[in-house]
Amino acid sequence: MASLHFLLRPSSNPNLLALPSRSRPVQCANERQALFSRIAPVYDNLNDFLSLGQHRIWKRMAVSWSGAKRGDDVLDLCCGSGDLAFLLSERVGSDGKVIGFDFSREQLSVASSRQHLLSKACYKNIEWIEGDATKLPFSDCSFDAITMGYGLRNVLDRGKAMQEMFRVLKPGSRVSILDFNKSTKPFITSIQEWMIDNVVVPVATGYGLADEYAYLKSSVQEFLTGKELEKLALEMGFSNAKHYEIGGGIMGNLVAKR
Ligand SMILES: C/C(=C\Cc1cc(O)c2ccccc2c1O)CCC[C@H](C)CCC[C@H](C)CCCC(C)C
Ligand SMILES: C[S@@+](CC[C@H](N)C(=O)[O-])C[C@H]1O[C@@H](n2cnc3c(N)ncnc32)[C@H](O)[C@@H]1O
Repeated sequence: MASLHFLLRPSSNPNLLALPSRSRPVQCANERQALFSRIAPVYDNLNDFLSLGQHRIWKRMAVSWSGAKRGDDVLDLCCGSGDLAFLLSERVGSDGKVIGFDFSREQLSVASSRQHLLSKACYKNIEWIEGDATKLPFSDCSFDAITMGYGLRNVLDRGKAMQEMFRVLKPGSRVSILDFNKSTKPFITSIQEWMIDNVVVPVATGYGLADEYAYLKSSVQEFLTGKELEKLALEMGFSNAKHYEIGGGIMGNLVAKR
C-alpha cells in the first residue's frame, strides 16, 4: 500500500510564503522549501520542455551509476516529484524497497499522485517521507544505494548532507548525485547562463515563476566543481569518488563509494 509520511509539519509563518526578491539570493532553508513547493505544479512539464526530454536520460544514468539492483533497499534523497524513485523502483523490483525523501510536501504530493496514476506493480514498493536531507531519520548502514537528483546544490549544509548519506549507506555501497555541472570551462558556463537567462527564465515567467527559476543561475555559480565535489566526498569518509561530466558538460554526476 502506498504511503506518504509527513515527519515535518510545514511552518504556518506567512512570511515564508513571501516571494524572494530577485536581487537577494534564496538563503534560508524555509525559503528554499517554499520555493520548491511553489514550482511543484509545473516542475515536471518544465523539465521535459526546457531540457527537450534530456533530463530523463541523465536520470537513467544516475540510477545506473548508483549500482542499485534487484531486491535492494534504496533511498532517493531530494526526490521531488519522484522521477529517480520511479526508476529505482523498476530496478529493485517488488522484492526491493524505495524511499523517496524530500522536505517539500507539495513535491511529495505530486510524487504520490504520479505513483497512483502510473500504477505499475513495482511502484507499490515506494514510500514517500517528508524530512530534511541534513537530518535523516534512518539508522546507520540502512541502504544499498542512494540517488540524489538536482538536490545537493539546493541543500544549505552540503557537508552535513554528504555526512548523512555516508552514515546511512551500507559499506561498499554507492551514492550517485546528479546536478548541474559547475564547469571550469568558461564556454560551458556561458552556455548554461545563456540558456537560463534567455530560455529558462522567460518560459518560467509565463507561469509567474521568474524568481524561482532565476535562482538556478546563482545556485550553479555557488555550487562546487566536479573536483570540489570529489574532495568533499572523500573528506566525509567515502573511499572513492569520481565526477562525470554529462550532457555536453552542462550536467554532472558524482559517484562515491562508502
Ligand atoms: C532538469 C532541469 C532542471 C532541474 C531543476 C533543478 C533545480 O535545482 C531547480 C531549482 C529551482 C527551480 C527549478 C529547478 C529545476 O527545474 C532542466 C534543465 C534545463 C537546462 C537549462 C538544460 C538544457 C539542456 C539542453 C536543451 C540539452 C542539451 C543537450 C546536450 C548538448 C547533449
Ligand atoms: C530541483 S528539485 C529535484 C527533484 C528531483 N530529484 C528531480 O531530479 O527532478 C530539488 C528538490 O530538493 C528538495 N530539497 C532541497 N533541499 C532539501 C533538504 N534540505 N532536505 C530535503 N529536500 C530538499 C526540494 O524540495 C526539491 O524537491
